[in-house]
Amino acid sequence: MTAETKAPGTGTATDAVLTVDDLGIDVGPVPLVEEVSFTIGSGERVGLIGESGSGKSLTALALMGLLPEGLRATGSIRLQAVPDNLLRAGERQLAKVRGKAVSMVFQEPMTALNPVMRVGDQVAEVMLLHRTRASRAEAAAAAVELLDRVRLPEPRATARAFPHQLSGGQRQRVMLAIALANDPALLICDEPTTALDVTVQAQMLDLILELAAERNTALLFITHDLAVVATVCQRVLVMYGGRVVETGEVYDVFTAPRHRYTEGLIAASDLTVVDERGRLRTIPGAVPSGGEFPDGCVFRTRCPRRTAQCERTPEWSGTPARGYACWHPVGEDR
Ligand SMILES: Nc1ncnc2c1ncn2[C@@H]1O[C@H](COP(=O)(O)OP(=O)(O)OP(=O)(O)O)[C@@H](O)[C@H]1O
Repeated sequence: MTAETKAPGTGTATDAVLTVDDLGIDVGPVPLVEEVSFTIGSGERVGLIGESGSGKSLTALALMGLLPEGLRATGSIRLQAVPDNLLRAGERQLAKVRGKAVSMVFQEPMTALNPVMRVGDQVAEVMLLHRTRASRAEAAAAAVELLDRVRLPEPRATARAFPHQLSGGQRQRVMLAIALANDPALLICDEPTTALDVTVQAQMLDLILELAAERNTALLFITHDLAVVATVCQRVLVMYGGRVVETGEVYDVFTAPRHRYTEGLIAASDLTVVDERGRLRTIPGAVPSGGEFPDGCVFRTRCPRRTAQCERTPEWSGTPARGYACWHPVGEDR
């Protein structure tokens, strides 16, 4: 099997920041991930969904060269900046890639942060490690700037804090600052908002979207939450039993899933999607009350664009737990 060479809405393989070709991961004779192939274009936002145990995290860890001991990976993983197959790279080469060409934000920042190091130093350290800042003083100043950029309050004081002195949402912002410290071409987010409460979750998603767009960072976004995929991603990969069973633009996959597993996933979610004519296609629960859908609009539980139109349709808020609803002409925000 070969990797996709061109996906809708993305560039060609030549501007792909990531090309995964026939990735397999096994433990002894047991395959855990099989025949996974995909590309991610520069600045593209791709969702990775699927039930627990379907192989999402292992795929992400393989991209970082962080597979647990005892697991074997086959196939190839290539990053734009590093033409060699990452699966064959040694630890020294991987250390140069991690945090520089590709970074990752995990679900639980407490386990990823060093508990006995001030958070400002942790941000500065990754800059010094990859020599994107020449001196310790320069890196420290850049770290405070970045903490400000991820909207941490009083960034100078926060830089001197230890992880346990921050809230869960604040720690996740620190993780994001560390992940973006060296402007990676690809940011992998593995359930980055699952442990956060709903309001903080929404702010974090906004921040990831904003900072990724600013830097043209490509995103691989792993989540159980289809509404999050609809908010964040342009394209989605659906994993089931260690394989990618479906891939396509988010709108196409959510409105017309081709694989039975995807169909079930959507039916079981409270995702709300409206087809080109404004008819509801997949809405178990979460039906907006009142108001007509204009032709060619997408109804979303959260809106990535926040145009004037979204603000004017608060009465369509069908899922208060997930924020507000809004609409856009189809295709406008893909
Ligand atoms: N270190 C390991 N050794 C053996 N099997 C493992 C190991 N890590 C994961 N697995 C198995 O590999 C499969 C895929 O796991 P993975 O963590 O990638 O799933 P996932 O889709 O990310 O699930 P979740 O959404 O719960 O995080 C599972 O069956 C899991 O039990």
